[in-house]
Amino acid sequence: MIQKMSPSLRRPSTRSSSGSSNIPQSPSVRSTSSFSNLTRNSIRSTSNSGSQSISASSTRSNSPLRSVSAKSDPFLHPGRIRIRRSDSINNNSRKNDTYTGSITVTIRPKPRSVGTSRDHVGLKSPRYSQPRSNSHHGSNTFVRDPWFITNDKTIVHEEIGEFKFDHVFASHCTNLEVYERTSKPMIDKLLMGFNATIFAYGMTGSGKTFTMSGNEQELGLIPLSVSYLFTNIMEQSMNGDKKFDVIISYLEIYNERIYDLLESGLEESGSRISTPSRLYMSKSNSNGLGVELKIRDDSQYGVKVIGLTERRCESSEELLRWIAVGDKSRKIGETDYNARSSRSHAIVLIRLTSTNVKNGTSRSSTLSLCDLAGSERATGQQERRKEGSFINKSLLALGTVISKLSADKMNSVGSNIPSPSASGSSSSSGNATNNGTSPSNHIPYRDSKLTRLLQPALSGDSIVTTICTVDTRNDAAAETMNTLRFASRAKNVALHVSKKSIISNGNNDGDKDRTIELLRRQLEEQRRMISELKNRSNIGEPLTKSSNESTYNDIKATGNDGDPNLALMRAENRVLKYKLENCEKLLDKDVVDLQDSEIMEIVEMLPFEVGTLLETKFQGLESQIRQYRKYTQKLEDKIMALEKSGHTAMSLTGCDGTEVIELQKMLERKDKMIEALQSAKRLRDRALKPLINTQQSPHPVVDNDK
Ligand SMILES: Nc1ncnc2c1ncn2[C@@H]1O[C@H](COP(=O)(O)OP(=O)(O)OP(=O)(O)O)[C@@H](O)[C@H]1O
Repeated sequence: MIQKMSPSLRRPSTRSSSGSSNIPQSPSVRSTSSFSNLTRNSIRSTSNSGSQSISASSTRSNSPLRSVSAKSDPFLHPGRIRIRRSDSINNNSRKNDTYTGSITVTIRPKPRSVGTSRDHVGLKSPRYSQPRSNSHHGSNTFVRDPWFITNDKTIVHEEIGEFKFDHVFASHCTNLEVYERTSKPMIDKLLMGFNATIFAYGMTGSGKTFTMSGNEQELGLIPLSVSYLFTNIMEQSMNGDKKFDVIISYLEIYNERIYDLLESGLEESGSRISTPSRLYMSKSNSNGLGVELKIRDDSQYGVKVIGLTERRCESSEELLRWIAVGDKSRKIGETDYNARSSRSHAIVLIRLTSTNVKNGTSRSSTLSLCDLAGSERATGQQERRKEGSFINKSLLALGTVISKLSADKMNSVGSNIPSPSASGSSSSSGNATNNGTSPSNHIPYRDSKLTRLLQPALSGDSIVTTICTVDTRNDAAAETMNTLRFASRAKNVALHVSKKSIISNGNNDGDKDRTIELLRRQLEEQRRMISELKNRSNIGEPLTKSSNESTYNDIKATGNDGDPNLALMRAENRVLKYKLENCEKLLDKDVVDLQDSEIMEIVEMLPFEVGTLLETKFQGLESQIRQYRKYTQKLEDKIMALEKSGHTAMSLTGCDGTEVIELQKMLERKDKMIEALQSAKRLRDRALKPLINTQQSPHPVVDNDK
């Protein structure tokens, strides 16, 4: 049964001709933003109710051209076109606070009527061009496409076999249909407090940017999602119980470097809400590419891009304006398959914070919208070749990460990936090939900036959906096969995601009451102790063990789950573990904040790269040495005190003394780390000494030994 199609967001044919010229030969500023021509009305018209409320004067099903190409296109779903309104996210867990499932994978074939955009130079919507009656690249030879969609979950290659996914779109589907099935449920999850990541993956020219951003005629997933998000925000803030904060950042990874796409928009309207002190601020862009940003581990977000511009937005229009600003800076160029090819991975980050006005608690969740650069074969142009090699390398790294993440499941339940050697159209589900990948604990997130940035999402901090765009023509068969292999692996990546935790802003009445009660009891206890001490000193009586014991028992009665010493040790233990984790992270991370002005001065005299590297490491090491000394001392004191007071490990823990043993092991470990850090410090001192001397004295340093 053919159900009613969704009205497309396509406007009457008002495509400007400007898009048909000016194809940049090298990375350049995108001359027209995907969103810049959208009217306020077109954004506002997208509402909660989805397709019904979007006004458009032309629908795809009504388009004569559409019906011509639809008839001749084997990528139509046989017999049905439908839009489901239900949440399509593969969520096996319906518990409110956790999501258990896998990456949701959908496939979107590019319509055959849309050739390579080199053939349609600059046409942003080649659907309006005449379909080329089954022949490729202007040749009159009839070439049959090897791919078929047999139902809305299955795509089949006539020789290789079938691939199953969460959804396979018909080639003529609209962005609105893709949005309804992929992004809208993700926005719902975002509003519930989950992080959500959507990324488009596929070969160059297969329709990633068209899907994510859309064009002048058809809105893409990003503007549709943003509009839906703000509609929801408006609805939910109506009764005044909640308030929302929306903050956008926009970055790109170009040639394996991270750039801020909103930095150049400083002069534009809107408030820059944070200007983090950036180490690299003064060393900016002699190459015209902007300032390269660094990544570091972050306890709240997993990883963080240091110094990334953040903009607070009050409306969807404002947010889309910022994206348009970013789009202008994104690197694009011409490839064999795409006249306006994205030469970088672009990631829009939208952080939503909702605050419960009544109790002051708040929760932040982040939506990441990624338009990846497309995989491609080597090309003749040197610049394109260089970019292409960076793109391919990072996509390979992503593929490897996905492959490793999926390896366990693939081994245990069988693969969706048909063996390349399999022939015939039989399904190869269950005929698993792991492509030689063996399960391994090490996931190489650090192999590329892309995988590093996606690390939190892929390691369970976010619900993830990917839209894999494919070009089903014969000459793109190898790339399409690669994309489907990637998609099949992604399907196997398990996700166990928890909602972001609620942060109490101190207004919680329950918390307040508990704190007041605790403080009151502490105060009473102290008063009692003071008066007891006064009494005893008045009558000249020494403090006896029994008085200590009574105090001890009183404290015990007031707090925790037993022995106060044990509680103290446990708390210390927790702090230590936290410090150790931080230390391990610090040794690994790229940047720390600068505090010491002397080192800052020295570092500024060094070559930039050397200076930043040294100063980062030294600062980290010094601060760690200080912290560890302090903690070691404290703990040793405590252990000594406890030993003196006659408590054995057994009596302290009440059972087997594991807490103390754990603590002692930790101390040993710390001692070793301190030694390592001190030796690194000595090295540092040696490295810096000549430099300091050179800076302090205009004369050459005299060698006293000679
Ligand atoms: N589903 C589609 N419907 C109509 N036009 C499409 C579709 N997919 C792609 N196109 C058109 O094909 C051309 C290339 O698409 P697009 O720029 O989105 O590819 P891409 O995958 O982002 O490529 P790259 O990786 O090189 O940036 C564009 O002109 C786009 O409008």
